[in-house]
Amino acid sequence: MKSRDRLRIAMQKSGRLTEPAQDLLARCGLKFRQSRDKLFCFGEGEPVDLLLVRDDDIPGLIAEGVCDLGIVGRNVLREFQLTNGTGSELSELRPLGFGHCRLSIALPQEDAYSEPSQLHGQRIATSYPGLLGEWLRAHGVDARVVMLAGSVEIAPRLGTADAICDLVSSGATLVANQLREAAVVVESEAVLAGRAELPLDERGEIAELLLRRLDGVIQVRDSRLILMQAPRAALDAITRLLPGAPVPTLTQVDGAPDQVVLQALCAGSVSWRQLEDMKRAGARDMLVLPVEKMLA
Ligand SMILES: Nc1ncnc2c1ncn2[C@@H]1O[C@H](COP(=O)(O)OP(=O)(O)OP(=O)(O)O)[C@@H](O)[C@H]1O
Ligand SMILES: O=P(O)(O)OC[C@H]1O[C@H](OP(=O)(O)OP(=O)(O)O)[C@H](O)[C@@H]1O
Ligand SMILES: [Mg+2]
Repeated sequence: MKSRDRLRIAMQKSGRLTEPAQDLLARCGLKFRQSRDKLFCFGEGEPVDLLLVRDDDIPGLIAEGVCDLGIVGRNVLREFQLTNGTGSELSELRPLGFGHCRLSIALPQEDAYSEPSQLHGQRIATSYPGLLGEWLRAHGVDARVVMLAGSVEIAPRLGTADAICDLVSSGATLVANQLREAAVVVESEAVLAGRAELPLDERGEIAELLLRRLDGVIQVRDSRLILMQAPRAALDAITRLLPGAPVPTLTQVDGAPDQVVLQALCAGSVSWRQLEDMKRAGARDMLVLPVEKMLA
């Protein structure tokens, strides 16, 4: 394979992960020129290019060295790792916090479910034979895996399977097909996939830079700055209520020695209920602000 000096990232061309993945890369400061075929986007500024493909192809493209990194569902990455010889060379570098769903086993609504052994001898339809096979082995279940590329939910009604193993998010598709969720096989979200070892050349350095920016972007996205005034006596109680247990910074209030201004960087969002609890503990003039950039 010809060596490259530019990093190449694969992402889904058109689907659930496309927009959030584009947004994440833009937040990392990457800009791309759209080419006419829209399958290859040349990166402006940083030496990072984008390849737009079917999500199923992303792990294989990384394993073959066509791309260095990819944004793909954990379900797709792990299935590849289990079913391809080259899969062990790949790893999940970062969870990305979007595209949340789960791969679950579901049964017809009228079938009660209590334990995995119930699935002995059953035919289970899925597009994820690797992940389902692993779960069945781990639970000592001897079932028949029926491979289907799509429309898995219809298999029990057609009589081609007794149960299914497919992606679930809201559960609406299961309900529409008179199925009930029985067991979760994998909790999934979009991840950054790459080779376990980053390339040792310039591409490795660019990848490291990108990972650092990505960590910053994820931390900022999941952080809120909270500001409030509080009596010193209430500080312990209020600090315990701050999401993510941050260490707050305190500022003395002129002319009011028993009062402080508290500032803290909270992990995750701050709910109305948490604010009301803090108010009851003595806080006032509370402000919750999004964070735009952060550099330690
Ligand atoms: N209902 C859902 N809610 C949230 N995330 C989901 C849902 N279904 C799938 N996902 C996640 O989004 C990924 C992409 O889903 P999508 O339906 O866009 O893929 P696809 O139809 O296989 O697209 P492609 O044309 O690229 O093969 C899945 O692999 C999974 O990780
Ligand atoms: O639990 P829910 O919120 O109903 O989501 C689950 C459904 O979403 C996905 O299909 P999608 O809508 O992407 O259709 P496709 O697989 O035909 O592309 C998945 O394959 C399930 O069928
Ligand atoms: Mg696909």
